[in-house]
Amino acid sequence: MLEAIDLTKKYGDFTALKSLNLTIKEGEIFCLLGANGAGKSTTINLFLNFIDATHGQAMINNMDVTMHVKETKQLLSYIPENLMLYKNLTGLENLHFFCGLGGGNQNKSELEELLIQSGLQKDFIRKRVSSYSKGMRQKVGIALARARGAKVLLLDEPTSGLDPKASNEFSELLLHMKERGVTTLMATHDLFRAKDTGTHIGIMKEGALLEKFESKDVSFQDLEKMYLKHMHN
Ligand SMILES: Nc1ncnc2c1ncn2[C@@H]1O[C@H](COP(=O)(O)OP(=O)(O)OP(=O)(O)O)[C@@H](O)[C@H]1O
Repeated sequence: MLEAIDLTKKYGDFTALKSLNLTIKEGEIFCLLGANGAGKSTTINLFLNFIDATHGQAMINNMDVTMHVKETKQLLSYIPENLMLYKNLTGLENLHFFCGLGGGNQNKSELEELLIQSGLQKDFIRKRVSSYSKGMRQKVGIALARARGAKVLLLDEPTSGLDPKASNEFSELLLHMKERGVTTLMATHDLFRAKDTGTHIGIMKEGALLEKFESKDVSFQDLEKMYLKHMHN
């Protein structure tokens, strides 16, 4: 579903992403770990076609994102660390607005149901987003991904700053999306969530993917040791 082929990004002489080769199959949740500046956001931004690769390809469903812009955009939903929503509109109004922009035709009661399924408390649905916690805003992001029928989720540190309960709820939503065949690439600093939620984990450093493995094959303690060993070398 997602494939990076020799994907490289340079800024002048500096290489932010070094020849990344990675395949993420349908229904997998791939968590990218790595220190600040490791190249996680660069990888996600290349799949989003927000930035141009210096070399190589980012493919979604066998389509190069730079050559099939519309088709690949239709397949994906992006949730950054801080989702941009209109603060003076309610969660429901935001969802209605952004779905409309994407050509969606769901009515408000269908969208309300999606917000409830995405875990937003009923009494907040018609409150302004300015009163929402970060976890609630992320739930609107998940509802939007569901409304758009996204097949791919690109997440850049979506749980950073969430309390453990909100973070756990977000993980539950990702697992629910996985059951529906949604493929996820998530950049995170949260080793626990990566182990708990990810099907696969990659460790990046200085633009290179050093390791990738299935999360079921490592204990949390081993993951932490492996991560720290790489960061200290
Ligand atoms: N526009 C740019 N010009 C020059 N260098 C850049 C630019 N954007 C990113 N970089 C550099 O590329 C490297 C990788 O950045 P990236 O944002 O991908 O890291 P990251 O792993 O997502 O880090 P973080 O955990 O802090 O979000 C960093 O050294 C960063 O400074």
